[in-house]
Amino acid sequence: MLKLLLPGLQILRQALGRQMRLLPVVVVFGLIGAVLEGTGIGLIIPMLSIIGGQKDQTGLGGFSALFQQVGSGLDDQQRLMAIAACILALITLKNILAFTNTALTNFIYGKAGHAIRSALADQLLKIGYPFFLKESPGRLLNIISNESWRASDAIQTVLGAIVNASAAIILLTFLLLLSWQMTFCVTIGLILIQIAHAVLSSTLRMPSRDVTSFNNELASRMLHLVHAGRLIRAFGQEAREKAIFDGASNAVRKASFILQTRQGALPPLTEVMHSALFLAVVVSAWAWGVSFPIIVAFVVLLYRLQPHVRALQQAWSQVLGWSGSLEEVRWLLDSTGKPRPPSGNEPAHGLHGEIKFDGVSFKYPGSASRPTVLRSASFEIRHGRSTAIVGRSGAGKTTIVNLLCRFVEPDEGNILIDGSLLHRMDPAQWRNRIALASQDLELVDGTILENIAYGQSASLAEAERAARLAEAHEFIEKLPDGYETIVGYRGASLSAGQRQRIALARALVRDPDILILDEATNAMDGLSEAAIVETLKSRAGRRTTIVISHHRSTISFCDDVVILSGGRVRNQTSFAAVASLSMDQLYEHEVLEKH
Ligand SMILES: Nc1ncnc2c1ncn2[C@@H]1O[C@H](COP(=O)(O)OP(=O)(O)OP(=O)(O)O)[C@@H](O)[C@H]1O
Repeated sequence: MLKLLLPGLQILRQALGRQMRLLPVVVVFGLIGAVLEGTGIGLIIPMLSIIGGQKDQTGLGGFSALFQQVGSGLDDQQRLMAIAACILALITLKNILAFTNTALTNFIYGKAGHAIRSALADQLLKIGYPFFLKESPGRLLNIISNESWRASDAIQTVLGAIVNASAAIILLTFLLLLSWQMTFCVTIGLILIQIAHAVLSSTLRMPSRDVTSFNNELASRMLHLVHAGRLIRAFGQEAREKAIFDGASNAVRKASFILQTRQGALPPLTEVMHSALFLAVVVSAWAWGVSFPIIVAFVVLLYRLQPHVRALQQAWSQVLGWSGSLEEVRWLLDSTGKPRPPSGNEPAHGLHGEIKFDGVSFKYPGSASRPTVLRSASFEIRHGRSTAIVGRSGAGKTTIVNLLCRFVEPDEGNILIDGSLLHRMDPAQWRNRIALASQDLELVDGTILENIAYGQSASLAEAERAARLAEAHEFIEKLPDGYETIVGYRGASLSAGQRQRIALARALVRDPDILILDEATNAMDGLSEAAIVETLKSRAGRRTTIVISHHRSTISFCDDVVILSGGRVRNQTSFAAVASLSMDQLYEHEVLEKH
């Protein structure tokens, strides 16, 4: 039984933490409720004896005789009334306990659901960035939005199963006390039914996994429809996309139908088996000459036991039906084999001398045949200067930024900050020294002010100052709500150039030691860009700037240039030495120089 509920219990333990101490309360309430129920049913024995005029108590021994003595000093009418009142009181008390248990399990269920979602969010925030480079966003979305709810439902089912198991144990004990022979037969029958149920339930695992995997695919298609709305319309792909989406949705429907049909077949089958057992016990009891009140009490107890046993079996098949969901949630929560976040506890004091890439090689995680993106790259970025990193598309420029921000770590070689190893530094402290404005860093769905002050406690005045430096203040002021304008999902209500200016203001408001601009101004008009270049020049000597761009004008203010080609650093020189060259000449220049 425990093995059956194991997936749910494991997640329950993980999700609940300190709330686990409430579980014994649920069990105790369940047990007391069942004792009350069993006692109430036991009181039927003297009740029926009075109604049937059986003053003679022969044949009733042990436990049954105990019930027969209830109110024995009273006359029949008073006794009948007293027993009826007792039964009603017991039923009332039992139902109060049942309600309390329902409230308690709902509370635990809510806490568990919240704890699972919170643990998933925590894991997504803590996990090493390379994880996001290889995992499908659709799968992750499906786990958070779909499977986590099923995992919470499984937990509720497990809680219900605990209550039902407690009740079943107590009711079986009452049965045992009434007649061990009949209880023996019932237990054998229940075990046989359970075996049949377990065999049938085991066929649920595969369809459950199918449902989960088709749900992952469907979530990916949903994400695609949301993100690629413009692309789909621009290329007239509505019909094709609709067909693909419908295919994914239909696959979920089919897999769910198979799972639900198999699950749905189990309760009727077990009901038939339970009824057969029930009737067999009644007929056998009559054949063994068991007294009428005991048969009635036994049958009522058995009748009350059935829903608990059936609920337990249903819990079994439900948890198995959710096994795919539980596996997905467990997979995401389990840190084994997943990229670890960057570590290190040496303080990051900022940059005073130079950043040195020393023989750095790097491949993105994925298949073994993935290409090497950086090969023994060695170069320096000096404090207080502006360094351009240039190279053809795919040369590895953004990868250098990823390494510098410790989103990924070198496979070989070292990055040194003023001679200290970057990978030993506290990553949070180090990132605090950096501000990144990149074409890939989206805006958050909030106001312009919230976007500029993101991660900072910047005042409106500070945000305005940064916006002026980023050439954004003028257009923001013209918006009806100014700095309070909502930018929409990923800044959808702004132009690409406006988004870039806000992203630049967000980086500048931190007044970072190291400012990294990765294609951060490529959507801006020439005048805005020229003004921003002037802003960046004013940081010279005080702060370090790294600029990645394919535009000659953007890197025109730089002091140094690092030229990349095919993942190798082919040249590092002062910008003055190559100032007369166009970008294409710059790329070719280094290749020619090498030959
Ligand atoms: N997440 C990733 N997984 C696998 N390979 C990647 C990933 N990101 C980049 N690459 C590969 O790494 C190489 C370098 O990419 P990178 O983004 O650093 O180039 P880049 O010089 O910045 O190019 P661009 O000028 O086009 O932005 C490319 O060949 C690219 O295909």
